[in-house]
Amino acid sequence: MNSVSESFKTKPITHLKHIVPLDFKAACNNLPDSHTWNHHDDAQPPADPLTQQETVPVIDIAIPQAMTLIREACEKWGAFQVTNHGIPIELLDQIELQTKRLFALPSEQKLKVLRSPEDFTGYGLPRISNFFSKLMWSEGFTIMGSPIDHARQLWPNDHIDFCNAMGEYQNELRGLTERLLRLMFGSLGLQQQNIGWFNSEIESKSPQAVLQLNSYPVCPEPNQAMGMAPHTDTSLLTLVYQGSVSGLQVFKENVGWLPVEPIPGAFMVTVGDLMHIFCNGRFKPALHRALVNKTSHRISTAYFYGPPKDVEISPPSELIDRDHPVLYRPVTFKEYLDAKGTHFDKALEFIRHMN
Ligand SMILES: O=C(O)CCC(=O)C(=O)O
Ligand SMILES: [Fe+2]
Repeated sequence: MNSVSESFKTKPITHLKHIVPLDFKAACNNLPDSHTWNHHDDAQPPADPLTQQETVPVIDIAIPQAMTLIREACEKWGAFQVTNHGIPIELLDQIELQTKRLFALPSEQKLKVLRSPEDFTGYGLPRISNFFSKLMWSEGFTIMGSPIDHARQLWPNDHIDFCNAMGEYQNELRGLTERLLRLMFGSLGLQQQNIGWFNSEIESKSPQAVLQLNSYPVCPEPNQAMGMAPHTDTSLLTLVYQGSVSGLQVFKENVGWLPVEPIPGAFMVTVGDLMHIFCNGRFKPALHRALVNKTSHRISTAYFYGPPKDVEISPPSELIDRDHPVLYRPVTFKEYLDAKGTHFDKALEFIRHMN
């Protein structure tokens, strides 16, 4: 078992009655109280559309300036959309189809692979549900490695296409994530051969990656619902594919929530907490959320890439000097997941050095 799953064994979702997603098909002409959010209480308001023209940068990864643009985007936004990345659109279409096929299954069928409080993979609520008193208008399916055991339960005679598509997708996503990481490290003047955990070929030192499929059913009252509540990702880097239905938003300091409009075939890249720790605060983690709508079922996939399980993440010497003292104490992925599981949006503060 790996550290991500171990960590969730020790920090299970506590309110058991909330581990089963709503049967969205059988529901709902009205939003149940359990899913009604008071948006007027939001600490962060949406950006004023009349005065704000800012958008998350869109970067063609194949142009010579990509490295500089990525650095700027990671410093200012902690996020950007990446295009021209080489992952075939046919594969993305196939992933969208297989994801819709999974969530279209009857509720009883999906519950056969329900993610129990001790588990990390399978069907269930967004993991962050634990930290909010209201429930989100979404359901998810989490994959680590091969999904074959769960896929067999979902489709006893017809799971091969799903498994093949998800396997190929994970390989492509890993390749793209590592290409982006090389550009990011290069943009900070880091020699990647000096980053031991990034180069290791040893199995026990391979990166920890999780593929999350998200489904946001059509919602009767989208203005009072929340698809995925505001959060930063725990990963080093996350790649989100959101198909063609909008809903993803990023929070920009002094501006507010800004939509990330879907671009065909593009991935949204977000800096996670562990990257922020590793680069000693140079890149910031992106606070993001997903809204729902009344007319279109939205699906997304999020690929979370983290360091090998037992590696302590701390900034390389190139990023430490008198003006940039070390901000956080060294942490392994598992230690940080534990901190996040307890302190959620205060986890970074919890590991911060008191300089
Ligand atoms: O659905 C989306 O666009 C975002 C999903 C997300 O942020 C997540 O799964 O962590
Ligand atoms: Fe996220």
